[in-house]
Amino acid sequence: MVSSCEIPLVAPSPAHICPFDQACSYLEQAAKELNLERGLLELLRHPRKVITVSIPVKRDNGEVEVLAGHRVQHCDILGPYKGGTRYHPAVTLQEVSALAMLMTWKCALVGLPYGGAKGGIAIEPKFYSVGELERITRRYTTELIKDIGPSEDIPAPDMGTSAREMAWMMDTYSMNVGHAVPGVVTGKPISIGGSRGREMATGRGTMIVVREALADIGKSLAGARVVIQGFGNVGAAAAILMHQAGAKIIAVSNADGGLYSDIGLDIPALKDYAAQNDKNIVGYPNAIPISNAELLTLSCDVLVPAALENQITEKNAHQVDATIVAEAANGPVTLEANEILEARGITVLPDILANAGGVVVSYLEWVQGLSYVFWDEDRVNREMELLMVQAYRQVIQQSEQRHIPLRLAAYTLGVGRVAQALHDRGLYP
Ligand SMILES: NC(=O)c1ccc[n+]([C@@H]2O[C@H](COP(=O)([O-])OP(=O)(O)OC[C@H]3O[C@@H](n4cnc5c(N)ncnc54)[C@H](O)[C@@H]3O)[C@@H](O)[C@H]2O)c1
Repeated sequence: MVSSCEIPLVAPSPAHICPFDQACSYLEQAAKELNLERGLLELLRHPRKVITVSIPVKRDNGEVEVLAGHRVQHCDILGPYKGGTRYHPAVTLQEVSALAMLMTWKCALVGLPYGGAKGGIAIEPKFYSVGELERITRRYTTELIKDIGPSEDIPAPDMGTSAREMAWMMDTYSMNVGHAVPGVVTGKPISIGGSRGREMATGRGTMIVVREALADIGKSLAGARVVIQGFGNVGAAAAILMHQAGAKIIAVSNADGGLYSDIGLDIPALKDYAAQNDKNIVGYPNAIPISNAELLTLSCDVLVPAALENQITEKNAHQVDATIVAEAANGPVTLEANEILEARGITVLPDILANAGGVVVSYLEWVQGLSYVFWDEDRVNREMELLMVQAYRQVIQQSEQRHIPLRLAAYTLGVGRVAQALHDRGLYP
């Protein structure tokens, strides 16, 4: 079979692990388990639309730089496309395509009426001024104007973006169509129709599934030793919520390095430190510095990779010393590493479940916006909790009924629902 990395739709990645191939492998495993016919599998492998745009930006020094921006729309069988917008130097079309596919299965798994999409620009945001980032975001949005919209494709924040970028996207879209369209993005500020609870949502979802998984083995978050890689939108929220639930967060890290404390880090103090130091945690006084590599092999109950993909590979999977690995990031465990962890009896809570809290609250934000009724944070958290616990239980049940690991169980549920919808809608024309 031709490697999906060779298909012309998706340009080659410099990384040795092809993220799109990896996403296709999981899809193929699920298709095999579900006995899907070959034609249907081919359909599900290919994104419906791949968009690459040039983004010329005038830098503050007057020079013009041209960036490449992508948006991949994988499948809209269940509803409008939905997916984040990533600003990170490692963004490639392959990576965006893989993440768009993951979004399709994730939305279907948690029962949302959405299809999967993803967008990204290969930049290191910290090397750009706020004004430059605003011009980049506005130009990127303008280039996508015909492809996004509240019924078409609804972007959200991801690595390197936040409510600020979503506000610029919403404003740019609205100015182009001539009236305010809050529903074009989610994860926007509350002042323009954002939902309460969205900022912490992905980390909250991770906390909920970890809590459930610990309960299933007779343990609790209270007193659990937790290690978190990444202290951004997702990692910091997961750290705060698990800390509040009584867990000992013994190590956290960001791109510059990590911190360890055997008695548990004071997460609120660390969060304040990061806020005062331009998101940096290195240099925080009450902890021992460690590297990211060391962090991933610390002995703990729960390891939460919440930064980048491909962090646990066949090289370090044998050294992982956790009972549960909760994939708060997308694709932090490679295919080979996943097999090693499963063979070692380590429970891997797969990304399409463990980080689905973000898209669940994005959906709740969209629903509130469409109905012009806005809920308090308790209501948002309650609705999200119901959907997350239900998805977790369904994955466990599927795993037990079919005697398959949790990742394959989650994929069979997500892929199976999309396949059923495709079957019911029929193939156009
Ligand atoms: N933001 C969301 O709502 C959301 C939803 C679902 C999934 N995710 C996934 O979660 C992950 C993190 O996203 P985020 O929104 O928190 O991003 P972010 O940019 O807010 O934070 C990323 C964190 O990872 C750290 N990091 C970057 N490179 C690293 C490296 N090489 N080693 C260790 N740490 C490193 C950064 O310093 C930062 O602390 C991504 O995989 C993203 O796709 C995010």
